[in-house]
Amino acid sequence: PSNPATPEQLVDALEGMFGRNAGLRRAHPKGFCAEGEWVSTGAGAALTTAATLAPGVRAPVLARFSLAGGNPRAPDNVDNARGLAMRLDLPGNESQDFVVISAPVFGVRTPEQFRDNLIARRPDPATGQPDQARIQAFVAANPEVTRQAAWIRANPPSDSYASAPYFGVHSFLFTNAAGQVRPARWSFEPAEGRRSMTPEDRQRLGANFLEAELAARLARGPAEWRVFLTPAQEGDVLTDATLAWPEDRPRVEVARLSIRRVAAADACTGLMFSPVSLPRGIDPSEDPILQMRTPAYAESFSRRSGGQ
Ligand code: HEM
Repeated sequence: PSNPATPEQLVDALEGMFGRNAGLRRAHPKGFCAEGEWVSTGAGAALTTAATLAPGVRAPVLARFSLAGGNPRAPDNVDNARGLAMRLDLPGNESQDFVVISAPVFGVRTPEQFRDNLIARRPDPATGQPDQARIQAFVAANPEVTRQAAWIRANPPSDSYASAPYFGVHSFLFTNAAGQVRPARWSFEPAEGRRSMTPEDRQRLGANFLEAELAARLARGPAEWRVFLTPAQEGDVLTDATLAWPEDRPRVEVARLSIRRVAAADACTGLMFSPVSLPRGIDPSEDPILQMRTPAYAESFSRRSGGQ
């Protein structure tokens, strides 16, 4: 790109849109932590030697549920992606982070689009209103940025963090014992089924129900997800997180995720989840968004831990 984005610019663009919310994550600030367990099925061992998918592996999980965007008071009942970040403590002193969302695609294809999209949508300081002509010009020049919103309109957000699917969005590279490398994508399907909010649910549930709902839900029993890997096939694009692969791709059920209880309010404050914190046997793809995420998260983490 002619004007390559830096991690600082991406975090500045978030602050320009949502304000500088001292001490909070510059994206997904509204959220809370929970604990649970990951149990591997063993079926993923053909794809990778990673400890995450070895037969019989059980790993403690620290998770954080959140709302996308940068508004700490974002309403739970409007069209938006939900987020799930997790750290798995694996055998052999390894760990794996997942940082996933409830849509199968991301909102932008490149770090430059991430920056320029936020700048285009920033409200005019004089009027407090966004410049619709500027937004339309940006969208016309960057048609990929409409895909995530279109998917969410067709698949409204869930009525619980436990009834949402979550998606890795990027391809990762999986290496097996024979040394074969295959790209694949992660997905998490709620064991109780996907449930979107109806218009009546949005009214009844209001703007702040998700955290209390999950706590009440967990008091009745664990919230569980079936975890899948979908290997890429010939012709699948590996570097564009705004493009989903065809729905009929065969997938392998590799684990079960069980969330058991809400954690202490400050359990994740001093933590930064990173989508490229991976065990041996899994590597990041060349997806330019995946490559840029951890530097941007580190910039946000350093600002929020430094009192900004
Ligand atoms: C270049 C693209 C992206 C940028 C610049 C970006 C930026 C950020 C930042 C600054 C944070 C706060 C980090 C912290 O302070 O710890 C964050 C958190 C998060 N992001 Fe992204 N992000 C990007 C792409 C994505 C994608 C593709 C996904 C999902 C597929 C995603 C899901 C999340 C989630 C779930 C969190 C919350 C993490 C937590 O609970 O600690 N982001 N992002």
